[in-house]
Amino acid sequence: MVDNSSEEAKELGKLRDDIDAIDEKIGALISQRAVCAQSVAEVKGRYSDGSDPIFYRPEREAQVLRKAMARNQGPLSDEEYARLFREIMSACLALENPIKVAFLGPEGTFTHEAALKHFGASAKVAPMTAIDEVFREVESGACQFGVVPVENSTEGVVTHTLDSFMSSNLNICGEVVLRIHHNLMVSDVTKTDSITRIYSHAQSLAQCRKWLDAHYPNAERIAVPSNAEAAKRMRSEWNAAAIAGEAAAKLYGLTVLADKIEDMPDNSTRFLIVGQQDVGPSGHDKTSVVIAVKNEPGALHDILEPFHRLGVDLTRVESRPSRTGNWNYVFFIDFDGHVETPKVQTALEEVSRRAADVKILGSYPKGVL
Ligand SMILES: O=C(O)C(=O)C[C@]1(C(=O)O)C=C[C@@H](O)C=C1
Repeated sequence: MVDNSSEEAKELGKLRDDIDAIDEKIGALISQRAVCAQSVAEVKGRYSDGSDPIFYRPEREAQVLRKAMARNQGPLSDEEYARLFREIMSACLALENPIKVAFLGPEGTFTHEAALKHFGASAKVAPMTAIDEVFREVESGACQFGVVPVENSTEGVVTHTLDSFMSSNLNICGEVVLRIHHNLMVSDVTKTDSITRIYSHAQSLAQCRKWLDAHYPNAERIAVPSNAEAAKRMRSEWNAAAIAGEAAAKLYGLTVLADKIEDMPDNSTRFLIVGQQDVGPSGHDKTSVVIAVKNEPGALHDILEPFHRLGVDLTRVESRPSRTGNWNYVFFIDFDGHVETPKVQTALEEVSRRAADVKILGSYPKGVL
């Protein structure tokens, strides 16, 4: 056999020298960018007129990420490429002013993953035990932003989140969509040929029903409050497994026995970012409103008509029982466009004349990553 190891070492050595030289340039540019972000913070502070400067700018972040994707030449995918800029911005924002983000916990849930995907690893994230706790934490100012799930492509709307908006004055400041991949995971004490119990959140068990029927028809399926809780709980049981996301496997030191076991390959969940801040237009925005209709025939049609006539694209209409008793239902409506644009303003003025009540939940950039 020919010994190629010295040839390999030579070639690798040359390529690694190239990488070192490139890293040096990237490093210098990152430092230069960070200094620029510090100057941005100084300018924001100088012009804030005594009020707290607004450091986090979701509309600008969306533009930076979109520009990064547009200029990507490969071989990295647009998403991978933009994710690197996501982290650079996250670190720059932390230098300006570290932000604290509440999310529906515990750690290792998909909401945790969504929070990190949206804010990057430099944000301080705090797990909460319930959706209303996330809202309260942001309302009180203990955290500047919150992340909550709002709809899943397989299981539908998260009613708890929509209902929380009825009693809250928080705005929607952003959205993030996460592809949900489920994994069957075990610990180092699990006897993998003797799995008789599988823990997960009820929604995840439902999203993997066909796979479980095919592979573990006789295992007991046990619903627990979250996937992360499932991962934590099965660790000491030799005959148990859990279904959860990759983050939970990493966090609890588990081994993935089977990945991507969800029945629908494009299974995804949309999360909302809630906060006290109004967000300016980014160029590709969405607006969410909640509309109480009058309790009379044709009321919903009357509400939707101006959107249609003015060419405002509705992306979601969801009805929820009203809590006030003055009318039967409220409608959560999402549409394309920012509330500061004339077309959206005209549509909302017309709708306001026809509705019992209109509450604007926020305009925000469409999810980029
Ligand atoms: O442009 C700004 O306002 C900045 O603060 C800079 C920056 C960035 O790093 O690009 C950082 C944080 C903001 O959320 C948006 C962008």
